Amino acid sequence: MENHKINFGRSLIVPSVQELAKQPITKIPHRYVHHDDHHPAPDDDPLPSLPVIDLHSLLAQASDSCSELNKLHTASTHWGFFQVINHGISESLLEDFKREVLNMFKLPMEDKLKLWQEEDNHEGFGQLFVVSEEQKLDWSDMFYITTLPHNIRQSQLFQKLPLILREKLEAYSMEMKRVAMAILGQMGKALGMDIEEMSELFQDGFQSVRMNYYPPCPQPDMALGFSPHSDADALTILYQLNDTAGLQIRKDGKWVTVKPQPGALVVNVGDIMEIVTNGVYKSVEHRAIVNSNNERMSVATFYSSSMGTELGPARSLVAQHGATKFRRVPLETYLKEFFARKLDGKSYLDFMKLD
Ligand SMILES: O=C(O)CCC(=O)C(=O)O
Ligand SMILES: [Fe+2]
Repeated sequence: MENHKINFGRSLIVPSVQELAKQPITKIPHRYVHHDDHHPAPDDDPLPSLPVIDLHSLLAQASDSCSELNKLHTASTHWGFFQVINHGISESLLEDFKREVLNMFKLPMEDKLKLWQEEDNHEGFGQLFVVSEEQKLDWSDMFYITTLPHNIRQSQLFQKLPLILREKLEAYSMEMKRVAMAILGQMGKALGMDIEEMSELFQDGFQSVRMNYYPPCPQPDMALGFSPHSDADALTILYQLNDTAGLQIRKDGKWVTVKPQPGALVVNVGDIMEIVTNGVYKSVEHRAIVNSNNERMSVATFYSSSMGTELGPARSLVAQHGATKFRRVPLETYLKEFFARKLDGKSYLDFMKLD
């Protein structure tokens, strides 16, 4: 199927926060003040740590010994977030990709403008989900790009990327797909989902990559690097590029900071997985906070089900667990609706819920 004209959405064009933060300002502009949400600095929090899953052991495990699989199931049920070690991605690829992403955020503004979002499409540099001039903005810049399947890429945007970044992004995207498919396959196994149904849903999944840059902020308590949200995809893999903490997840009503661990990737359950599992696994709200001294960078890779599939609770699970809790919609409709809204916690998932 030819899909070249696909366009998942637009976002109002907003100024670069990285440029703004270079000015000698002591107060942040009104549009970045999130009054209602005071948050403590990361170090004030007691830190229960995220479950750690060893991907190599998980995949090597004989079916009669399933402790790593149980860990995965418990982490996905009770946390919705976990760290993954022994993921098999080469250290050199992770280092090379990191270097190229850091270089991209260091490009002069005139080069970045060539990669900036256009009015009718949100891929490129900018912010996502900006739907009105009154809306609060986040203290960050990001670069967003669709990577898979190949036929829905914005090829002109790919061609404008610095060549080495493009090569590393290609390799990184393939590795992210491998890791996402491996974890999804194991989740399917833990849930007792039909293998065929699982692979049909995810084998040609929609993948996009979001690179985040959070500059130091003169009033960190009044700003947010990334407003509270759950991810709309099935599974997100987050690579924290430097050791500045900022990611917080909502656990039992409290914001818990996830400190970067060298070599580990952070994985979280997205809304699609909550829908597919009919609510057994839950997507979790998270946000990024900023601080006055250090910049922070991360790359989130989103993996969703395949284009052309219908999104809804897996039939093989509903057969076991009874009543369907979510509506069934084409994946494309689901994604377009998602990108047309302001991000607001888990409100989009609520919209997908059946009464
Ligand atoms: O930068 C982070 O740690 C969070 C990024 C994130 O939540 C996202 O890109 O969806
Ligand atoms: Fe997220």
